[in-house]
Amino acid sequence: MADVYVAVDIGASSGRLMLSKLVDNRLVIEEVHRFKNGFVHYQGHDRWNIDKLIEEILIGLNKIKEAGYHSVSLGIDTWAVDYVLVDGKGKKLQDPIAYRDTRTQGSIEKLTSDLSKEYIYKKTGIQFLDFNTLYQLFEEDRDLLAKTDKIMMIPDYIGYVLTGNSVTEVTNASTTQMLSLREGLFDNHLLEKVNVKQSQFPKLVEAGTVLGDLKQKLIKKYNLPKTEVITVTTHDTASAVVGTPGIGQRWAYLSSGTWSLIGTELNTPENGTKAFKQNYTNEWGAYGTYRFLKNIMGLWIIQNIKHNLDDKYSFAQLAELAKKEPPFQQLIDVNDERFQNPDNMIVQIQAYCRETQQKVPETPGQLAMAVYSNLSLYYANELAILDDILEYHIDSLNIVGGGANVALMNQLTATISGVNVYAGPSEATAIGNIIVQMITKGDILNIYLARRIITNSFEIKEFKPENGKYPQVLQKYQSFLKDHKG
Ligand SMILES: Nc1ncnc2c1ncn2[C@@H]1O[C@H](COP(=O)(O)OP(=O)(O)O)[C@@H](O)[C@H]1O
Ligand SMILES: C[C@H](O)[C@H](O)[C@@H](O)C(=O)COP(=O)(O)O
Ligand SMILES: [Mg+2]
Repeated sequence: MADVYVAVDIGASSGRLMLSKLVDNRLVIEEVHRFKNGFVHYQGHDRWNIDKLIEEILIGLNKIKEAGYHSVSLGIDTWAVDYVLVDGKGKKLQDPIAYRDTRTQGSIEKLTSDLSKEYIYKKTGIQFLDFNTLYQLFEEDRDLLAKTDKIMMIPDYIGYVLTGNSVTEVTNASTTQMLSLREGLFDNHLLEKVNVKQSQFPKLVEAGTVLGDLKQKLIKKYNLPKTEVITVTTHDTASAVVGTPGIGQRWAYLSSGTWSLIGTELNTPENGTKAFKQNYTNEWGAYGTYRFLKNIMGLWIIQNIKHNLDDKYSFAQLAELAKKEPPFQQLIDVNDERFQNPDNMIVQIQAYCRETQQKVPETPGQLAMAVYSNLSLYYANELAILDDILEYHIDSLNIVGGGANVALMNQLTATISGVNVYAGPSEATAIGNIIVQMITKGDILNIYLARRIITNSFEIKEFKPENGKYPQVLQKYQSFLKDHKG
């Protein structure tokens, strides 16, 4: 029986260790350690310093031991698609390349020149993003692949370093766009396409599987608590969905962090023609569910603007400055690939507005409001698309992640979409990670009861549509997108 549960949640911009326990059937959560994350360009590619991330985890675990906890349960979740190549001695062959690296630009067209997108989508149900693992392996250094004993997804690799045991957890495995919906295995045809063998992946496991104990040598060297590692929903977005309160009859979620992931939870995949044409994905979720969602560029854009302004403003200050500006002064396709990894985001946004003969945002407040208001338009448009694909009306949107703190964006989204927005918890990813551990250990019976506990444990703000405000702006945006799809 663990004294306490610990979630390691590492997103693209930040990582954190959250400590949690159940007290009178409420979830109490405390941030123990937070650290920055981000890729750096070296040895020819944008890469993640994964050794540093593991060191941060050990620092966080030491803090937990110093706080008097001697036995913990631990779960690890991170961003998707990226992987570590490991040799026969269990050593990584290189620091992992980041999904925003330019090596996969144009790879979808190359790989699908003799393998149709329809075939791949029917098999996997996964959205076409050029950084999916399938295209990364297609472009991978052949010599390195030849030396590779195991291909480990990022969170699985971290679990391997901590315990010596390796698995491939299915929620993250599905983001590779190589996992067959029907067989529940990596599709042999797709593996052949990228010269990889089934045996090069550790065995596939469901979320909620016990991985093993933290290595004794690490416990001794860093003065750590006795730790049992559980393989949770290791794709952070899958954990975020578990940690979503799920308020509403037919609810959708928006995991609002570096990425915005908008969608709903299905019990069977939806990989029909409409979903294919709208590039919706069926990433695997917890407990046999599917995360029917779409990736939207998200607060990555704000993160870059903040950086371009030499980090003079906090995120909260940028949101405050935005509130002083009118919304919808310009229309921007936030998913235009020019925003995926530009040298300077402000320059890119201003160039976009000039090229589309629109008002150019100049001040930090104007830039932030341009992003927030166009994100809210994009979300509202996607909710309408979801209604059309699923053939029922989504009546509420649960916004979780750091973006849940942006009240003006929550309100604009409610008003433009016409659905109630429920914002919070901002740490839903870590909460979902913890929930899967607690269900595995029998402390919580199932996800339905867990979501009731979440609703009763955290502040969730409601934003109702302001009817009649900004009439026709969504329709204007929808025709703008048709004319300017980037
Ligand atoms: N108080 C705040 N006010 C405005 N924005 C915020 C606030 N807190 C977090 N954010 C937004 O949330 C984002 C981080 O969300 P988070 O879910 O932690 O991202 P990730 O998991 O991708 O690292 C930041 O980039 C920022 O835009
Ligand atoms: C590339 C994936 O779509 C990406 O990993 C996304 O699912 C994700 O990780 C979102 O998490 P953030 O916390 O980084 O926004
Ligand atoms: Mg996150």
